Amino acid sequence: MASALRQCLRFSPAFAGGLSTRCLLNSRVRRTQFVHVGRTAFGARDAEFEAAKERLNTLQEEPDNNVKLQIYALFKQATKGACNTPKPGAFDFVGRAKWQAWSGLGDISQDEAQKQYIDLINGLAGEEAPTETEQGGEEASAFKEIKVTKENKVYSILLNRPAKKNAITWLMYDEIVQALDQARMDDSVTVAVITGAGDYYCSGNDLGNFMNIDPEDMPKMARDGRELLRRFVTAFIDFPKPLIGAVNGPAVGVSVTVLGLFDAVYATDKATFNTPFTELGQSAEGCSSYIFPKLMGNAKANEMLLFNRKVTAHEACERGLVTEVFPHDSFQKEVQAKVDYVAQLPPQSVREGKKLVRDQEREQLHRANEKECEVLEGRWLSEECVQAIMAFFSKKFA
Ligand SMILES: CCCCCC/C=C/C(=O)SCCNC(=O)CCNC(=O)[C@H](O)C(C)(C)COP(=O)(O)OP(=O)(O)OC[C@H]1O[C@@H](n2cnc3c(N)ncnc32)[C@H](O)[C@@H]1OP(=O)(O)O
Repeated sequence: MASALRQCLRFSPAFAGGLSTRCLLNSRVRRTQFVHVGRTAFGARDAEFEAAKERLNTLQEEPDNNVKLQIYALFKQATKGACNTPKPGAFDFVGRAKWQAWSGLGDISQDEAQKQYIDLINGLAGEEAPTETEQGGEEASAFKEIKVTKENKVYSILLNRPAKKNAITWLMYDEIVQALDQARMDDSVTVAVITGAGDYYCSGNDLGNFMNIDPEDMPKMARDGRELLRRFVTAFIDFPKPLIGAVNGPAVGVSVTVLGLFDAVYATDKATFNTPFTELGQSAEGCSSYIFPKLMGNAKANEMLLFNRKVTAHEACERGLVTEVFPHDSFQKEVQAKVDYVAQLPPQSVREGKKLVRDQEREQLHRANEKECEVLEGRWLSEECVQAIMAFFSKKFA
């Protein structure tokens, strides 16, 4: 995991346009060039630009990859002008994403790019300034991309990247595993709940997880991803207390498949369930290759896992993936009542009951998880997968 994270963070210096020593050294040269190419002499805007570069170094939160791409592109446009370099090859993911971001700015002027760069960095710095509520509040979770709360024996995990539809980053996989572990070990917790912030439950794996890798590091990325996914799914298979999914909106990919390992899944009628694995050149995970056919039969499972059929909440309920569907307006209240009921049941009795059920198929589940992760490792290195992920990001930066 640590190395996976390092790979992720390695993305940042090149994108920051001011973080790496090389960039800092180069910036002096570029500034001289500005004067010679006839831009205004080093003035107020340039000072603001330099200050923004410095401010970027002081951000507490690593901006996500899309924002880094924007920062990179604006920096290049501001310092070099419009993109005039050849498009990197298909396997140079990083180079291509950067090229696409830069060339996507078209021929906006260097002045305009400088202004947008300054606004963007100042915006990020402003977002980090603590508000009064945050300063005085007691939400002091050590987690960055999920939020956990504990109240009346209920441990709640909120997937908390609403601007990205709660897509799961490398860090978030790890945080969810840690949170489940906390909930497991805390004797005062009798039930755990997972839900999403904003209008989505979760948009599945963050496709940016595959974006920041040099081609020669791809095999290692795939190995690390395999191990992280194996650990993530294992945490669900072996979670010993009742685990409830509160699916507050659409769910995609791995966030759908692991629902088969929950003890109850409540969905709003606005939720949809989509596992577009083959569209992404990938394959089933979360033990869904074992659980989905068992729940809904091969024909319906294949329709979801192989042919990417997005199902409604009511269809998911008919297929046995969802326990009950509630109208969106009363969803929170209805789920709260269900969770409160489970929370006050005799905890040992519930745990023993869960263990009896899970032990019937625990070994098969672990085997399915191992096998799925092995196959996915190969998929991530395939041309089909590379092309599908490039297509997602090409659309974004088009
Ligand atoms: C350790 C690794 C384990 C991997 C396990 C294998 C897992 C497999 C899967 O989960 S496969 C499923 C992967 N997910 C997707 O393919 C979904 C991709 N996203 C979308 O199709 C759409 O974003 C959407 C349908 C979820 C929502 O569409 P829309 O309502 O039009 O919103 P936006 O597209 O504008 O999204 C807002 C914002 O969020 C970013 N985003 C959303 N989902 C993802 C994602 N999965 N990965 C990365 N980024 C995502 C999107 O790009 C927008 O960002 P922007 O505002 O443009 O910066």
